[in-house]
This record gives sequence, structure tokens and C-alpha cells, in this order.
Amino acid sequence: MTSDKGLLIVLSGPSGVGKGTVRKAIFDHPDTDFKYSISMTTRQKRAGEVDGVDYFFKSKEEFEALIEQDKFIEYAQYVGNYYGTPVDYVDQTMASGHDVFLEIEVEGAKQVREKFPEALFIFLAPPDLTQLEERLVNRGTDSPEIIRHRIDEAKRELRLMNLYDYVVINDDVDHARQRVQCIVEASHMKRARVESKLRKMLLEVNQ
Ligand SMILES: Nc1nc2c(ncn2[C@@H]2O[C@H](COP(=O)(O)OP(=O)(O)O)[C@@H](O)[C@H]2O)c(=O)[nH]1
Ligand SMILES: Nc1ncnc2c1ncn2[C@@H]1O[C@H](COP(=O)(O)OP(=O)(O)O)[C@@H](O)[C@H]1O
Repeated sequence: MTSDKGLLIVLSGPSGVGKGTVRKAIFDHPDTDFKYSISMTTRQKRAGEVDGVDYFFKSKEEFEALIEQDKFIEYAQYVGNYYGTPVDYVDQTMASGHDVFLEIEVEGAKQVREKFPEALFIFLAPPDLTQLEERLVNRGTDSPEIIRHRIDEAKRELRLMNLYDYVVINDDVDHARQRVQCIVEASHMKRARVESKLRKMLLEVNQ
């Protein structure tokens, strides 16, 4: 009943909302002691991205072979590419008692919910749609056509935010970072309290 296992933390949100930026702020912060699961993708590496740090970059054939071998907790197609969470790292890291942080889109999050209903689901939302578009354009990593696809996708994703346990608005990176850390801390406390109640109940029924 007691889980010495780590907590699985899922962060989703539309493209351009600032997931990568907030995630970096979280992992640069000294209070953070959870682990980041690096995803695999078939999308092209962007300038400045490093294989094995930002993503494991794979060909479509390699990715599909891994799907066949059941090597993903979840995977999804997003704007023409595959993205997936490798199973081994998550299993091993959680089993060793560490929290694992996933930054994934909504279809993948749904699959995680089915496999890990006890996971913590946080949606990162923009202050408004105009700022979302501005952030995508200002980032300067995608063509106007890809940006249009990502904005269409973003609208679809925003409709699903109420399926998440918490919504954090990324108005300011440091505030968003702090809110995510507080939510994780509160979830740990809640889990500990529920477990201690259940332990007490088991003691009573065993008397
Ligand atoms: N389902 C799933 N989505 C992922 C995974 N890794 C990244 N993503 C999501 O795929 C989407 C596109 O990611 P990316 O191409 O890096 O673009 P960006 O989020 O705009 O920087 C984002 O919503 C990511 O959160 C994964 O392992 N699984
Ligand atoms: N709170 C914020 N305020 C203003 N700009 C932000 C904020 N958070 C992120 N950005 C900027 O928005 C752009 C998209 O952020 P990024 O982290 O790449 O988003 P995502 O990973 O969700 O696609 C980047 O240029 C980033 O610097």
C-alpha cells in the first residue's frame, strides 16, 4: 500500500506556451529533486538542440520499431511527427523512489492517465491567445505554415485543459515555476496523509 515509488508528474500545454522554458526554470532551481524523462521524437533537431539532452532524435523507422517492441509508456503523432516516452527510464527511476517529470502533449497525457491514474496532471495555459501566437512567432523556430498548424493544435489542446488536475497560467516564468513546485509538494503531502489514514484503518481491522 505505501508507495516508496516516486510520483509521476505530467506537464502539458499548447505549443509556444512556455513548457520548455518553465521546465528549464524548474530543473535549474535548487529545490527541485525530480528527474526529467527525455522523450524520443522523429522531428528535425532545431538549432541549439542536443541529441540525448532535449530529445532522443530517431528516424521514423527506428521509432516504429520501438513501438512494435512496446518500448513506450505512451506515444502520439503531433504536427506530422512521432513523440514518445521511453518506458525503461520511467519505470527504473520511479522504482528507485524519484519523481519523474514528463512534458508531453494531450493525447499522450490521456494514455498516461489510463496507465498511471495516480499521476499528477498539470496543464500550462497562456494568459491569452494573442500572447500564445506572439510567443510562437517570436521564438523563431518554425515556418509560418508550421506555426499555423501549431496554433490549430493549440486551440484543440486548450479545450482539454479541464481534464487536468491543475491549470497553471504562464504569465511569468518564475511564478509558473513556483506554482508547479507548490502543486507537486502539496500532492506529496496529500499522498502521505491518505497513506497514513489507510495504514491506521488496516491496523484497526487487523486487531
Ligand atoms: N505524447 C508526447 N508528446 C510529447 C513528448 N515529448 C514532447 N511532446 C510534446 O510534443 C509537442 C511538440 O513538441 P516540440 O516539437 O518540441 O515543440 P514545442 O513544444 O513547440 O517546443 C509538445 O506539446 C510537447 O510537449 C512525448 O514523449 N510524448
Ligand atoms: N512567461 C513568459 N513570458 C513571455 N515569454 C515567454 C514566457 N514563457 C516562455 N516564453 C517565450 O515563449 C516562447 C515559447 O516558449 P517555449 O518554452 O519554447 O514553449 P513550448 O515548449 O511550450 O513550445 C520562447 O521564445 C520563450 O522564451
